[in-house]
Amino acid sequence: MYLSIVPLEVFLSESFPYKGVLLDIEGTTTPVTFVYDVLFPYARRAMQGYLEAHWDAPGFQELKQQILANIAEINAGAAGEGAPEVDAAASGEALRAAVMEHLKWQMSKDQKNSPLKALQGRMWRAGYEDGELNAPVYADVVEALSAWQAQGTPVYIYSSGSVPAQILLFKYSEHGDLGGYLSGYFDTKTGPKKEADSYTKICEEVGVEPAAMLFVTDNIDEAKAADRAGLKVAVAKRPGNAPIEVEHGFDVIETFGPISPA
Ligand SMILES: CSCCC(=O)C(=O)COP(=O)(O)O
Ligand SMILES: [Mg+2]
Repeated sequence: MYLSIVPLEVFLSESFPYKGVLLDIEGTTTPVTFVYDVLFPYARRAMQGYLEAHWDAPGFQELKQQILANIAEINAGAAGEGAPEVDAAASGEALRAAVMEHLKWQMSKDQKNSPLKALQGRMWRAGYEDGELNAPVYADVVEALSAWQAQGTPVYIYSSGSVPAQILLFKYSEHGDLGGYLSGYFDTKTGPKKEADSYTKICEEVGVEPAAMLFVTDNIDEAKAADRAGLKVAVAKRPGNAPIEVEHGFDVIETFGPISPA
């Protein structure tokens, strides 16, 4: 592994050559507490009503099959240790109830499975649109987004949350609609966040050389994967983030000040 470390003082200079910025959400642009103490409890409360209302709806059938297939895959492997059983031969209320218990179990393990994340995003939509949910984004992030836009540097999001959930979070932020600052969104449908190939795909899709893309995340395994793909990397250290207990050599930033052109 090579570390594409950019000395912090270079971040401070306006000559820092990045041509694009890729941002994680939880623990980076937004406090982890919003996801664990607000979004996840909201999804747990809303899940039974949402599944009852949509279980047989045409627009839910594709996602329902993805959820069922993902549950079967989880329960067939090591990730399913301790998971509730789901009898695929069951139907109606019995199957729906078993699926709900498994989805809540996945959330209790903070599993980032794409079907779960897609369902969460659908449930959160109602909360954002009726005003119950309002997403915190750090003020230093908003300042940096504005400066990057003024500088012509595109900013993209790469999060385990589904793309619709990402769009909603920045649209319904505590600072108002921040969507105008963002040029694109990527979720785990592009690929796992701990695999280098996912970052290669993102850079290819947006047309930014990996070495000219700055990725910021709170997760060291994501940082290492992006580094392996040749991106510039900074690790976000925000209140409430899990401590990083391994030596890594990446620059650590407590605000976006050091990476903002402002
Ligand atoms: C897009 S808001 C919901 C975020 C979420 O569900 C999640 O797991 C965030 O993970 P991240 O990759 O942004 O750290
Ligand atoms: Mg994160």
